[in-house]
Amino acid sequence: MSIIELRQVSKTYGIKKNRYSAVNNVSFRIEPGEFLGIMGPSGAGKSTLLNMASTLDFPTSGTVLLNGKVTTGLNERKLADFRKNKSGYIFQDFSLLENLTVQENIELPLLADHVAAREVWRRVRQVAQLLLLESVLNHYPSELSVGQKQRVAAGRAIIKRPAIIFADEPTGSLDSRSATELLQFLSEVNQKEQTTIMMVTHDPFTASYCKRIIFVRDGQIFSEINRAESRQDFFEKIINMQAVIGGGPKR
Ligand SMILES: Nc1ncnc2c1ncn2[C@@H]1O[C@H](COP(=O)(O)OP(=O)(O)OP(=O)(O)O)[C@@H](O)[C@H]1O
Repeated sequence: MSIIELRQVSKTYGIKKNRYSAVNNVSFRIEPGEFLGIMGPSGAGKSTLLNMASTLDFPTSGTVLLNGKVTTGLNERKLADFRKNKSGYIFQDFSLLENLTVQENIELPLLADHVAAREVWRRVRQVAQLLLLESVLNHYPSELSVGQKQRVAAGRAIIKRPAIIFADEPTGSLDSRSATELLQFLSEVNQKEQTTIMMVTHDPFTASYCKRIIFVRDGQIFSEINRAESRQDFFEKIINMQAVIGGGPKR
């Protein structure tokens, strides 16, 4: 069963003359264990799609299904359970809490669950090891490099071992080394733990870590490609597709 399915989903912003159709009649599925990329030009509707798939936002029309269940039929408690316990989020701006240490930021999602202190520490250590954050656990976000901050955000997203990670331009503010480290980490989580990943990016290098990419333009699906070849060859394929669709970097 698909972990997420969007059926004929549309999203309109504004009212009357200012109505703007950001997503128009889009359908796709995300299967468990997939590493799906969403690409397309600036304003194509990528983030809007991610927000609807992750239930952070709702469509104007159409249906979103979580594990085969229509989200509008789920009560707020079930949706909150999905957001809090089954999903992890990584955004470009990190959204770290500045007055908490690295360790406190990472363990935050576990606190509401009354997980025993020893288990919290065990998991924090495991995540910190994986993300090379052991030496900065007692530091505050303001003392970290941009790459470290993004890794803390990634740590917080995976500490609960979510079934799915939603990442919106996760490498957007990283240098190439930090970006590669984060992407290798996401690949590892995807391969070893079968964590499903949905990632929005405009960057072909970042996208080359995905196994499938959906290209959107003007709020609609333009095309889709699957990775059957090496990452380098997939990268070339993405560049070619971008040339067709016109989806260079934003700004
Ligand atoms: N809250 C909102 N109110 C009004 N318009 C919005 C809102 N959010 C997004 N839009 C518009 O919807 C369209 C799609 O936005 P979205 O952020 O999904 O695009 P995107 O492909 O992620 O773009 P980018 O690559 O620039 O981040 C854009 O034209 C945007 O201006």
